[in-house]
Amino acid sequence: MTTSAREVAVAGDTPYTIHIGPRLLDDGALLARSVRGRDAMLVSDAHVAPLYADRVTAALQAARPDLRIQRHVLPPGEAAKTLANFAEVTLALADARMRRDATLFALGGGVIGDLAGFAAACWMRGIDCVQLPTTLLAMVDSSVGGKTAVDLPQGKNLVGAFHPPRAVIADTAVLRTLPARELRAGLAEVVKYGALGDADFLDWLDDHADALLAMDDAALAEAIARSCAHKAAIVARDPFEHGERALLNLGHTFGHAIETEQGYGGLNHGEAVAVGMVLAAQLSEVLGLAPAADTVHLRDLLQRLGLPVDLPGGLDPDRLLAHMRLDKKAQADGLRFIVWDGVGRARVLAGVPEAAVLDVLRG
Ligand SMILES: O=C(O)C(=O)C[C@@H](O)[C@H](O)[C@H](O)COP(=O)(O)O
Ligand SMILES: [Zn+2]
Repeated sequence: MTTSAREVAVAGDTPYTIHIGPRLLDDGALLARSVRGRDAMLVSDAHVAPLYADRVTAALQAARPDLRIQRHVLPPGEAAKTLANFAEVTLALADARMRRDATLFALGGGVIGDLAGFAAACWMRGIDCVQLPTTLLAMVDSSVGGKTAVDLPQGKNLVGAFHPPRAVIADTAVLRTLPARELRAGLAEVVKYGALGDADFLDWLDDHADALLAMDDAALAEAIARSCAHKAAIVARDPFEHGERALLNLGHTFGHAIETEQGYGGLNHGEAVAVGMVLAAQLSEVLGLAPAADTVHLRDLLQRLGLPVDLPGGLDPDRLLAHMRLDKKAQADGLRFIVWDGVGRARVLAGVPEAAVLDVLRG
């Protein structure tokens, strides 16, 4: 990607900037800008670390020769987003004698960002975290907004904390080496922003689907910046998900249930969200809220982007429903879903009848 750097500001009590542009992982001054003390811990995974960890370390060290930089590398994949690996990172922080003014750099995709961010939230009750997302999904979504977590066998992201990063530095040049499946997973979260609140953006995605799949620099830069701007605006207004932020969960009640039921080894997060958004649109239809044409529109776009749109075979609807009862949005009044009145008009609906959910799951 050769387009120049862009910045998106995230307002709120702890404001920060999302930096988006090529070769930012080599920008030592930018990387060092958020470092307050003399210690840093770089947390990454075994796929990403060999590609970028030395570069980040060299750039940081050049800008801050006095900085003591340590590294901890975890196994790759969603199945590694566990309490055990979270504990391992905290033990590494202890072994490295990291103090409260240390900075944790989370270098990787959503799993590393969430897990390492959670370790930063908990270590000594909170140290600075700089998110260095290396996947499209992490750039447009998980690195922004401060949601950190690990998964349990019983459910996705069930143990976590809100811990906003000090900065997000998204080096778009790394997308060149991103596997096609990972690119498509990120595009699912991009589509989500259009589906939930910006019909014009969804039209833009209709027009630029081929360019995005071909990794056209300008199209990708535009999609990332627009997605980050959407997310930044929402989390600035509702950082702790008391209201509007729940809209960012469009497709996630179904999606998380699928990921959980598949033991975090089936569909990846973006793919599960793609299927989940179609199911949420179908639920909206079943409840008489939205026209079928809008489901078709969403489904067609996701399919053009190479994403799955149907529930994988062999999943038991009753078991999926049981997972949804432990969804973080569920309350005493029952399940809450993000439904829509049509493209770009999502809303939270409480007390959704389980029978309607089962109808949708049974097709
Ligand atoms: O930032 C948010 O808020 C989101 O819901 C964004 C989601 O895309 C992301 O997957 C998030 O981690 C899900 O959060 P959860 O609270 O449903 O676990
Ligand atoms: Zn998501």
